[in-house]
Amino acid sequence: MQENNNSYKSGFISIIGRPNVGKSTFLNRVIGQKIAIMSDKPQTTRNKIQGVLTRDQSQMIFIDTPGIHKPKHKLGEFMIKVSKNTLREVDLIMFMVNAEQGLGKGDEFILELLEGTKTPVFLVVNKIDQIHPDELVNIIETYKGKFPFAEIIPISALQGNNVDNLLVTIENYLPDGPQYYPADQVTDHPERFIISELIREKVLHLTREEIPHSIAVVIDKIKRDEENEHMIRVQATIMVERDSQKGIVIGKRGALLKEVGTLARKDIEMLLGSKVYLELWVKVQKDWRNKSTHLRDFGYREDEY
Ligand SMILES: Nc1nc2c(ncn2[C@@H]2O[C@H](COP(=O)(O)OP(=O)(O)OP(=O)(O)O)[C@@H](O)[C@H]2O)c(=O)[nH]1
Repeated sequence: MQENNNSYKSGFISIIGRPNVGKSTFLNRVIGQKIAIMSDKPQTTRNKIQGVLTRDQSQMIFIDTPGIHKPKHKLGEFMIKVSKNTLREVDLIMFMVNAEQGLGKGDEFILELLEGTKTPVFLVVNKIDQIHPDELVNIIETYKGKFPFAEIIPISALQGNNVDNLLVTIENYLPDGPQYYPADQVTDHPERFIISELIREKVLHLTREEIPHSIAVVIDKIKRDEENEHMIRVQATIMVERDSQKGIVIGKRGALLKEVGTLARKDIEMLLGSKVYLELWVKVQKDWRNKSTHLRDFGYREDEY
């Protein structure tokens, strides 16, 4: 084998998979910082998030694609378009599946999307901590014939099993390339987006099943306080689709919104490393998901992918 010690490897890796397979958990483990949003509910990753892992001989730029599902409305179609565009441009695709669930309809759908892809695809079987090792062989068998995977790698993103091995294997597949980002940069995403996702996460969590994923959070303003330079003021609007949802998000005498604010503020303070004064508003905007113009307003810009 040829030794190639001098070359630096770098590339873009797209993580693709059904909602809830553990894409964000993987990214957070690898990058070691809370950049992608984790939740028990599907469809919480709405936008591209890049996590950058810089090692001695390589730089891996991970792209967390939206959870793919069959399109039910415009937002769904939009997400799929985003994902497809991403797949064409990256150096490697990690198709992540859930070992607990086996091959489902959602996976079949992704396999269809992958058909004809020239980019190498890794099958990453996640959540192996939840199954008996004997079952793993069967799960892998069900996927094997479906696509010419470049590699098949079982991991537990949550516990870390075999994640290092996965990273080394990825490194081997990357082309020679420059260090695109400074070593200390873990994400090139604007703080604005991370803040909106932190707030969204709290709303979804505290309202449990009552509020569907149709909410969006718009950051209206991030500004250093004029009187107190150690304080950053953040104003954000939570957009819901129905009046009834507005009531739920606000809660009795504003109790729920207050809790959302308290929890989100703590996370935002960690992110910005500063005291934060968070002001939250709730607004009803009917049927925003089916209006393409509104998609743009909320920051889902196709040309950025
Ligand atoms: N037991 C176990 N649970 C895991 C593992 N990886 C992720 N999870 C859990 O699975 C759930 C979903 O994980 P996420 O990382 O949010 O999934 P995702 O694929 O990013 O989901 P979307 O954002 O909806 O696309 C969370 O409750 C995680 O804690 C794993 O390796 N083992």
